[in-house]
Amino acid sequence: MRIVIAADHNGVAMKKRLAAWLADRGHEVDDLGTHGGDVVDYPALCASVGEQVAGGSAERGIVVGGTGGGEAIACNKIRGIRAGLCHSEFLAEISSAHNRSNVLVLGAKVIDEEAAVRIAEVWLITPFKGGVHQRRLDQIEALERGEPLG
Ligand SMILES: O=C(CO)[C@H](O)[C@H](O)COP(=O)(O)O
Repeated sequence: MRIVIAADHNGVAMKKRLAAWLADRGHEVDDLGTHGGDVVDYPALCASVGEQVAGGSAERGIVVGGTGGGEAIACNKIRGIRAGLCHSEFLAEISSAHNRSNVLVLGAKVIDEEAAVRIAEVWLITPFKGGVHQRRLDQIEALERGEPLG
């Protein structure tokens, strides 16, 4: 799977760990940065990840911030992106099974690197359940298009 990954200054080490783990698992990883310790603003990184995923050049995206809250908000501004902020394996499972999230957001100030790897694994292997959840995703897409819900 082609996976695009990014982090702000808070998530550089966690991003590096995740990128290495993903590559070991045979994924093609595109690391959009940031790479150093300089303070950066995360919205542009989130937009780059979101645009690649929404545009189809990457299948999934992962973004690491301090808490990840702002990153999730920013990613979800990109049409077609369903970003889930997941700080447990349970949240990752539901994010894939119910929300079909295509971007995983993590907070390096909230969880450690080993937890991040376990969460990413659950997120990647859990299939979307469809059914009632697809109906709800269709409703979210209608909201994205500015259509009123019945
Ligand atoms: O997680 C985040 C947003 O939700 C950011 O990483 C965080 O806000 C950056 O803050 P600072 O510049 O103080 O490190």
